[in-house]
Amino acid sequence: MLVTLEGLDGSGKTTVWEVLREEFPEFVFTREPTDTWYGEAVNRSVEDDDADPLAELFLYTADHAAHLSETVRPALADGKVVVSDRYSDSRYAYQAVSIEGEVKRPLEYVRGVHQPWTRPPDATLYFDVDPETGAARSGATNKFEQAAFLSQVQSNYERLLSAEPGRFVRIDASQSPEEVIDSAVDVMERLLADRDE
Ligand SMILES: Nc1ncnc2c1ncn2[C@@H]1O[C@H](COP(=O)(O)OP(=O)(O)OP(=O)(O)O)[C@@H](O)[C@H]1O
Ligand SMILES: Cc1cn([C@H]2C[C@H](O)[C@@H](COP(=O)(O)O)O2)c(=O)[nH]c1=O
Repeated sequence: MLVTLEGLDGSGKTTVWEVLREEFPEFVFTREPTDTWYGEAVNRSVEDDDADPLAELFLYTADHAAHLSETVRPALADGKVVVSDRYSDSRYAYQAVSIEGEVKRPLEYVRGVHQPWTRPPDATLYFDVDPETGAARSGATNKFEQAAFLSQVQSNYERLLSAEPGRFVRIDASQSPEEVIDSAVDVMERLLADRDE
């Protein structure tokens, strides 16, 4: 089973991911951007305000392809539960904003690039926080961590949630860290129980 954590910058995904890692040591915990050289290339691009948006989309996509073949697919083939801090929905939500004007229907375009070869998540925990809170918590240190940008990203996430209500579980990420963690652990336990039914 592949479970992904999604949401705006500063929504608290990594905080939850770290706690889940302690609660469920038998799972495989991973993330995008990855810790490989592909992920390093992505991180260089994130820090470059003038990075070409289409080139950046394909850097993220290359990182995803290697993540799938080197980590996600082997772990799933071994019967493991995989929990990824960000995954393909981050591209659909973020790069559909950054490539606006470069292609028609950017969200559908980014999905179309992935569709033939990606492995969709079985469940996605969406950490729902408003763009201002997300930007403030993240420190607004790069081009993505800006409330105006995150507001457009949030609209794309909402489109994704509406399109697949059965896959997404919305978690109110404006709650205290303890409450958000409790909600996420409850959801994980429910997903495991449903899987074992
Ligand atoms: N529920 C919460 N309430 C208040 N602050 C929080 C909460 N969850 C996390 N934080 C704080 O907000 C900051 C960002 O949290 P975190 O790194 O977990 O978010 P993230 O969604 O992984 O962000 P990014 O996508 O930018 O990496 C951290 O300083 C963290 O301690
Ligand atoms: C995977 C992915 C990430 N992003 C953005 C979101 C963040 O601003 C940065 C780095 O991610 P992190 O969780 O803060 O480490 O990259 C993106 O735009 N598209 C993606 O596919």
